[in-house]
This record gives sequence, structure tokens and C-alpha cells, in this order.
Amino acid sequence: MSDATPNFTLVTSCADQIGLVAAVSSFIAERGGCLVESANHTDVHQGWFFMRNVVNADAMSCSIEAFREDFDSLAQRYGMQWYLRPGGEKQRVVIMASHASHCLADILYRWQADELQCDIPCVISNHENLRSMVEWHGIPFHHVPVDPDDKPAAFAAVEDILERHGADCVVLARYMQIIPPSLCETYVGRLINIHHSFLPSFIGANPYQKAFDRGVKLIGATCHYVTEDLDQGPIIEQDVVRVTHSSNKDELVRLGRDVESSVLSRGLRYHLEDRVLVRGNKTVVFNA
Ligand SMILES: Nc1nc2c(c(=O)[nH]1)N[C@@H](CN(C=O)c1ccc(C(=O)N[C@@H](CCC(=O)O)C(=O)O)cc1)CN2
Repeated sequence: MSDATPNFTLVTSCADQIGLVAAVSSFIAERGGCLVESANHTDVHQGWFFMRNVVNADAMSCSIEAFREDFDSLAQRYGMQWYLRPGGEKQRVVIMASHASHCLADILYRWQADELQCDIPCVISNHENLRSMVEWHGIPFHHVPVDPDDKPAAFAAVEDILERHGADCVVLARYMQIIPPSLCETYVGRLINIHHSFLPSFIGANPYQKAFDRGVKLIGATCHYVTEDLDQGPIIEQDVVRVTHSSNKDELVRLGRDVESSVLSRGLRYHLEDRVLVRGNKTVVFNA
């Protein structure tokens, strides 16, 4: 392997059984791979095993292609679901937003600072107000208005843009439209939303009004994969911030912006770094 070969990530999961860690780690060692990161978890209730390895391939005796081919045999022997992501491979992330700018701005800032290792081929919005911020970053901006009386037309246009830009992942950065089932299906496990509440509290629209009316002492945000069932998808990341009786609804909205932005950007980074493994409606997140 060439010295410049960046690390690769190997993610595996399967029904739990004795010897899985030994089997995967010795497979890597026998080919000269060096474990840079290694994490595993067994969900004893579901009897399911999860493992994530970051491997330095500099001293490997075989090519990545040969490694893949051989690992597939091992994976079949253990009934493993797996994928290998070569280092330096940047996912193409399309961001969708509506009127609010804070989550989009935070992602663009962290992307420009190389904190988010991805390409952003374009941004899609159903409003025009974010165009200048997006184009200042040198990113194409697509305005796709949503006519309440003809939503299928809007989402057909969205689907076409996503396809033409080869989107690997789609992020809803406070995109305030319900995504149709077909799009949820096409991008299952790679369509990420930030919901502005600490789910499962206050699902749906206007969570801050609901929180204010309830008199909560904490508000929060939840980054989750999008499914057809509104705000019910597997949770990737969450956080909260304290509020008091003196905070009116607008104060909750203001306090919420920072936690929404940080939770979405952290959740996206975990996804891009292949730290999130999904099983049913739950996730295992091997944090940095
Ligand atoms: N299929 C899914 N779509 C979306 C999800 C999801 O989990 N599954 N998450 C939302 C989340 N969301 C805010 O976080 C949200 C919830 C409800 C609505 C909504 O009722 N929108 C109206 C239109 C409102 C408007 O025009 O301003 C609607 O779509 O009829 C929006 C966002 C994002 N989508």
C-alpha cells in the first residue's frame, strides 16, 4: 500500500456470537492493518453486535479491493452486514432549508472550516431569503417553492435535483415541509433532520409554543433520521438547555437556536464519520 493511503473505516453488525471481535481484528492484523480506532457494542436485548474500526492501511499487504473481497467471505460466515468506506472519500451532502438560517449557517461555517468532511453540491430551499448566504460560500442555490395545492410537483423537482447532484446524504436544516414517503424511502438512513424539541416531547409543528405552554425547565433539539412517521425516526444526537419561568416563547426560540445548530452539526459529523449504526428504530453512536 502506498504511504499516502489514508485510513479506511470498516463497519460491521450481526447477530451476537462468541469470537466476533477476535475474528474481525485478527482478519485486519493478518493483512497488516493497524487499528486506529476500534469500538464495539452488543445490544443484549436484541442479541445484536455492532463494531466500527478505523484502519491505517499504510503497512497492509493487500489492496483495499482484495481486502473487501476476502472480508466478504468472513462476513458471510458470520452473517454480517458490513461496509467499508475508503479514507478521503467525501460524501455529497445536499442541504435543504426553509426560512430559518441558523442551522444552515452553522453547517456552512463548519464545512468551510474543514470540520465537516463532505462536499456540498447545492442547497435547496422553498424560500429565496437564504440564497445570498449560500452563494457567498460558492454553493449553487436551488429555490423550489412548495405549492400547498401541488406538493408532488415540488418534491418531484427536489428529487430530480438530488439525483442530478448525486446526493449521498440529505440534511433538513430546519426545512419545514413534510417529506413524502417516496423520498423517505429513497434516502432511508441518509436523510437527516433537526427537530427543535427534545424528542419524544413535542412532535410536529410549533414545539416551542408547546414547551412554553407546558412550562418546561429544559428545551432541546433532536437530530434524527427521517422516516414517513413525523419526527419518529432513529435518533442520532440530542442536547438540552435550561430555561426558567421568566423565559417567554421568543426567549425559548432564541435559546433553542444554539442547541439546534450544534446538535445538527454534531449529528451530521457522526454520520459522515460512519459512527452511527442503525438497528430498527434505534442507533448505536460510537462517539469521537
Ligand atoms: N416525512 C417526514 N418529513 C419531515 C420530518 C419527518 O420526520 N418525516 N421531520 C420534519 C420536522 N419538522 C420540524 O422539525 C416539521 C414538522 C411538521 C411540519 C409541517 O407541518 N409542515 C407543513 C407546512 C408548514 C409550512 O408551509 O410552513 C406541511 O408540510 O404541510 C414541518 C416540519 C421535517 N419533515
